[in-house]
Amino acid sequence: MKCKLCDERKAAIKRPKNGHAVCKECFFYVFEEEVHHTIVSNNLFKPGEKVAIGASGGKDSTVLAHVLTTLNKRYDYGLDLFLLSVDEGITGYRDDSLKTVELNKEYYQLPLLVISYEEIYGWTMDEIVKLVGLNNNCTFCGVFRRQALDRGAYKLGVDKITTGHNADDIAETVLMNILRGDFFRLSKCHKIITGEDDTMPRCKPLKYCYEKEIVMYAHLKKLDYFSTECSYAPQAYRGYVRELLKNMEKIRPSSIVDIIHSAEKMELDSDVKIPPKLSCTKCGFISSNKVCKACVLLDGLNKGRPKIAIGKKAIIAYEEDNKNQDEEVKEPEETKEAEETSGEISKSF
Ligand SMILES: Nc1ncnc2c1ncn2[C@@H]1O[C@H](COP(=O)(O)OP(=O)(O)OP(=O)(O)O)[C@@H](O)[C@H]1O
Repeated sequence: MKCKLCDERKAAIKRPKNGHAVCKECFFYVFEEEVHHTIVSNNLFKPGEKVAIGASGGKDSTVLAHVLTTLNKRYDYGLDLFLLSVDEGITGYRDDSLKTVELNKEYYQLPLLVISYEEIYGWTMDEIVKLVGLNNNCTFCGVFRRQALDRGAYKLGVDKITTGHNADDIAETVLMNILRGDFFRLSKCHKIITGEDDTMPRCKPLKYCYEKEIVMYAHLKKLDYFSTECSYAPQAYRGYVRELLKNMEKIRPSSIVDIIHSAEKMELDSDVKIPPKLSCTKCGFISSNKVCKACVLLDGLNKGRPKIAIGKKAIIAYEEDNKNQDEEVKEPEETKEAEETSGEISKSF
């Protein structure tokens, strides 16, 4: 069968997104052009901007680094690209995936900054898991990673962070927020760019790319990426939603993008409570409480009572515990801000 696009070469693959039979060359081109269209139609970048690529060494961020480097040259975006990696301190997982990022640094000739939980918080995830066990560790990891990426971005002096979140990740998060009735997060989680007004902006150029096509692109281009799942991530709730989505995709491939489009058309009812945007009185990063989630979690760890720091009443418990130490509270630093999130929804940052 001939390629549906060029009508010359033999078709080599069937696109998971629309079922079109295409040759390898046309697949690469059309995949990159679709990302270019997403970037241009959403005004993701301005010429001269410094942009950090959140690089985990996984397939998504590796494809993101490859495609952004390609498009930056092809269309003369004028971007100054950097790789930014967070080392969570997970032996046998992040140390190995960071080796892949090192390879990409050489291959794409991009500056790389690695920032670790150990240097920021004084804890590695290996140590945290020893203390809290497997069930709640994702909460710590998600909250800390979000802030670590922001800290790294400020250190690099970039204008924004891009992450490799794909269409499947976003559709999953939309469904999770619907199933949980979390209307506020539902109204934000599908957005291609967040934090424009008040924090380090983040954008997701692969927002409309199907995970299957990302894997196909990485595989056919022979990109170096790390494919092992995190050993500490049970992700039970997300796992169920992912399976539901995969089953829906089998019957109707457009389900993934349809869910995203539906979320884009939803409007937040005026009676939905919007969390305030404050500056954490301890570290100065953005918070919806006096003290941000990262500081509350860290306090719990340092006091050997991490479980108290997790639940909904954690902030109240923290304030009770620290009410005599108010005078020790630091003034917020001006530029550092990070929005708090829970580990379970870390894919939605
Ligand atoms: N340790 C990290 N350092 C830098 N960026 C990260 C890190 N972990 C996640 N990210 C960013 O967040 C995005 C989504 O996170 P997710 O948990 O899906 O990553 P992953 O599955 O480890 O790897 P990938 O998504 O790159 O295949 C990544 O594509 C990447 O841009």
